[in-house]
Amino acid sequence: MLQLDARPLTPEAFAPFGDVIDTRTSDYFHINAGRTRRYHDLARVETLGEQARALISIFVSQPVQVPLELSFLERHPQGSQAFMPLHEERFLIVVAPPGDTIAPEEVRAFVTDGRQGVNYRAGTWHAIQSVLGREGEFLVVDRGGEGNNCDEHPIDIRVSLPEGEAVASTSEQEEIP
Ligand SMILES: NC(=O)N[C@@H](O)C(=O)O
Ligand code: NI
Repeated sequence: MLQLDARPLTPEAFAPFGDVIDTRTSDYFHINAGRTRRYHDLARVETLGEQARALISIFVSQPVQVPLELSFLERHPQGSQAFMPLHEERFLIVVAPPGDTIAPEEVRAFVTDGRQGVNYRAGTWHAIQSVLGREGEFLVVDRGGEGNNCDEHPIDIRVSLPEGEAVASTSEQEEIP
């Protein structure tokens, strides 16, 4: 069993796996007569293969228990997959770099702060959506089209949060019961 402590998510640490979607760490420019800041092109949407197209969906997920026990990671070889919380939900992220196998020493676990979303680049191994504390609602942008776009790789992982870490969003901290 691979044991991991989730670390706070940062764009730098997540760079090998994809993009962090966060206005606080992104540039913008003004549009709409100055009324709107456009945080432009925050993540690369990849849609590969036959009949490929971008999908916009909403996932409503029940919260996971912590420590989070995983028996596999998955990847989408033909496209990226982005998750953006709609109500500052925090979630756990477990990732490994693209490749046909997963090296346990390359697996990383992160926890978001409620204001962050992520975009897994095509082929990045990841845990399925794992929201913390309460039911979560996420905008999801990923790839539709022909052919298989989801591979699973067995690996046993237990993910903990740092001692005393709250699971709710930054705006409504609550301790783990
Ligand atoms: N299956 C599905 O659409 N979701 C997963 O890919 C996931 O990463 O949650
Ligand atoms: Ni996925």
